Amino acid sequence: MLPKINLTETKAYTYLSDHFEKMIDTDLKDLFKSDNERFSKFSILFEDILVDYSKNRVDEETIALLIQVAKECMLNDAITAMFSGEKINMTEGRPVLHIALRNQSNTPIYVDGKDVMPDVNAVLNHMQEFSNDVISGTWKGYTGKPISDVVNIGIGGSDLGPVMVTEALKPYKTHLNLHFVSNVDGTHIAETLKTLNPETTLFLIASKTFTTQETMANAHSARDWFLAAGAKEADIAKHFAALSTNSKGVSEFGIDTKNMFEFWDWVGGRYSLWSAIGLSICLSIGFDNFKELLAGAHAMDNHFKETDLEQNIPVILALVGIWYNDFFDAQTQAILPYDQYMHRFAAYFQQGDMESNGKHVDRNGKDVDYETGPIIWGEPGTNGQHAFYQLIHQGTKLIPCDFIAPAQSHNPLGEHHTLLLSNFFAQTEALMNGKSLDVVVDELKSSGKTQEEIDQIAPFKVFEGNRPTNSILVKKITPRSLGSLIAMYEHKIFVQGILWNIYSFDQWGVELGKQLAGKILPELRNEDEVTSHDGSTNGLINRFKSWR
Ligand SMILES: O=P(O)(O)OC[C@H]1O[C@H](O)[C@H](O)[C@@H](O)[C@@H]1O
Repeated sequence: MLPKINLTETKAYTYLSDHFEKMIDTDLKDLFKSDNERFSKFSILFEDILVDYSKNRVDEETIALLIQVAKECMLNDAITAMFSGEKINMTEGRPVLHIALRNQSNTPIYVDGKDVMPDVNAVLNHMQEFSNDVISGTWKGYTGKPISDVVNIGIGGSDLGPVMVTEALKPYKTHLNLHFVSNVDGTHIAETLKTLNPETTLFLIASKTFTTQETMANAHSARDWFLAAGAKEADIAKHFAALSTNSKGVSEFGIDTKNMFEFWDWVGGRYSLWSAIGLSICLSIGFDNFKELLAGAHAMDNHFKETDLEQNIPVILALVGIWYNDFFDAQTQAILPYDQYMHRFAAYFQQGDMESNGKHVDRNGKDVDYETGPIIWGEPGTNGQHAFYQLIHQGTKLIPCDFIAPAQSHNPLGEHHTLLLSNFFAQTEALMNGKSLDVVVDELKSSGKTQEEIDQIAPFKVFEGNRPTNSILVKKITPRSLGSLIAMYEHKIFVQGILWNIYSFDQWGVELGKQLAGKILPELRNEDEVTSHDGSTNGLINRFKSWR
């Protein structure tokens, strides 16, 4: 059972509210001036990952009080509950055990009295054998040719994780070409199939439930395309595999359950890249690298489970996030990787964070009267700098940003990486220091502007600064460090959910739209005028029918 304490009910929260009044006008620059040790006090090194949170509007008292809130919310008990397989996903009656999928130490983890590790290891062995066969060419298609292309058909958690990781780890790629089809828009599968040869294509139908409309529609279209090319039903076994918890659904679709890679209901969709859903990752980077990804995540799991809250990276990131979310009223959190390979990282954590913590009912079933999950967004640097950073620097909103960069590039091309990193360092410095009116005026004077011109233009060139950032410097993006980074964010989300007293592992909010689409679908299958909805929906549907 998870504790059910709202952070706002804790004693420390009251102290934190008073402390906030003091901190609201504190300038980051002054915090650095008054403490030479600030960087070492407010940064944590974990393996090849340095997390610097010193450019935040916090002092030692802030962190101490936030930690006190976490303790009063019984965070340690919650961590133990998750790791020991308690059914902490209460509304679905399930444990939350993505940590078991990467439990490389193989210590037993029990669900309903049964150790899950033998099953986890059996599926990993199956994934190893299968991916080795496909990569080596031992696995042959129906005309005896080896596989050249793999299409993962899945959506949400059955798509975003594999896409993000295979992109982030492209330097480790095997010879296989990976494709991902998620959208029910026929364009997605049609465009993907255009370039493919059915004799050498392997489809992975990735769906935890094996009922998701988009995935089933795309899977059927893929099968039709395969059979239309001259293949027989019996050939499907060589070209279709399923990654799912639903063996009945898989066999009804016509996939041999020998080609099914199982996982379990205690793996949340958005936490499933470590499970059989990661088969596309294994095929893309090889099983050994996939194991390294798991090992990196496991190392972060151990850090999270065993480190004191004061030095615990996911805990600190979560608390600093809460500080902005609940005291400074920051509505969003940007994730800005200075690594082109990580271009889907923010999109991945949009689901990870927003589907987990986008809740307004607490664990007591009551509406919360404080802010919960932030809006997550971001794009890689430096692209973002030329697009939306204007608002981060000079807009009216406070946007805490995570800057992530590797020290070593996989493509050390000329001076590119040095240029990239100069921007990475410059942005957080600029956001903190800003540019005062005095400096702007001096600059304008020395560029020869008249006083009148200076008066006119100067206000627009001022940067208030004092804008908070975390800098996450990684020695190199490897399977191991990426695994750790992902697990770091997963646990950050967990900690925030505990303190906000919400259930982070269900996602009822996605159901209503699905239900209504199910009702509307039959209405679109005929030409009758629709009158059963509100005026707007009726009007739109009827216009659609007349135009299609
Ligand atoms: O893997 P599936 O069962 O097909 O689910 C795919 C996705 O769809 C659902 O609507 C959920 O919102 C996601 O959490 C899930 O990852």
